[in-house]
Amino acid sequence: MTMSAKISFDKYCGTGNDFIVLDNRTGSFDQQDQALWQRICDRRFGVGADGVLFFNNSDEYDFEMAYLNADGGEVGMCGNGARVLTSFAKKIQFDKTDFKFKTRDGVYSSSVLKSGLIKLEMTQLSEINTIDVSDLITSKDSFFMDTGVPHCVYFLDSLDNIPLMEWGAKVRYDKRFSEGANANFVEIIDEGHLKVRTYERGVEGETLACGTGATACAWAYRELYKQIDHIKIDVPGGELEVLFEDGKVYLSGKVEKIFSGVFEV
Ligand SMILES: N[C@H](CCC[C@H](N)C(=O)O)C(=O)O
Repeated sequence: MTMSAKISFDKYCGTGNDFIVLDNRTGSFDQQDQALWQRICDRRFGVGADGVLFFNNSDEYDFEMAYLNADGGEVGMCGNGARVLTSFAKKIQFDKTDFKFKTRDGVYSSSVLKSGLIKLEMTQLSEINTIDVSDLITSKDSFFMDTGVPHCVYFLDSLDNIPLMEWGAKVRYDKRFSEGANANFVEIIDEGHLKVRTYERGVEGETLACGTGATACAWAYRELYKQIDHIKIDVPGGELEVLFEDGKVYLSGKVEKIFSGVFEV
């Protein structure tokens, strides 16, 4: 744990997925201090968040993003987090609407739309249905893909009353995933309109939205049901949209700054 310190942060929300955002352009924060970041994410003893986003300098791109889950562990990508950092970048010194940034998982592009929504090009899509995950949860259909982080997708008739924590943990900790995986449960509301609930690795519980998860669900829907290019996704935190255009995949949705604060450790 870092010696006593005052940490200035911004609290943001990407469609209900909430984050601590740190301007780390001076490189003053120790991203490896897992105990510290776990503490700040604690919803009782800390500020409370699903994860921590570091806005780092980059020589080649507009910025570099590092992401830690609420457990303080670093993972390669966070779709809603990348949308949040895009909004943050626009607010601090960038009179731009289009950004290019580096993550541990690869280079991404994002835009601030006239509507105020933030649109992210999902560039690191892989492992498309390479693992059979159907044995873990009884469902109509199942799918696996890596959208920057690993996601299992299960199509169900209804998301009401499902034992999400039990099912989510069963998937998340299954031994076929050496570093775990996220679990997404999907109800088809209508053609091109899904309802999704997600159990997130590293949060170890349901989040109100999961950007990479929503993208995996939209991809699975197009593969298994209907090749629709514009997919609306209702999540507990609001609405996300996944667009398939000219061979690219885009995730868009709302981003809000909630407050700025100082965390004293
Ligand atoms: N918990 C995820 C990372 C964050 C994903 C999610 N918050 C998103 O918006 O993509 C994992 O450990 O794979």
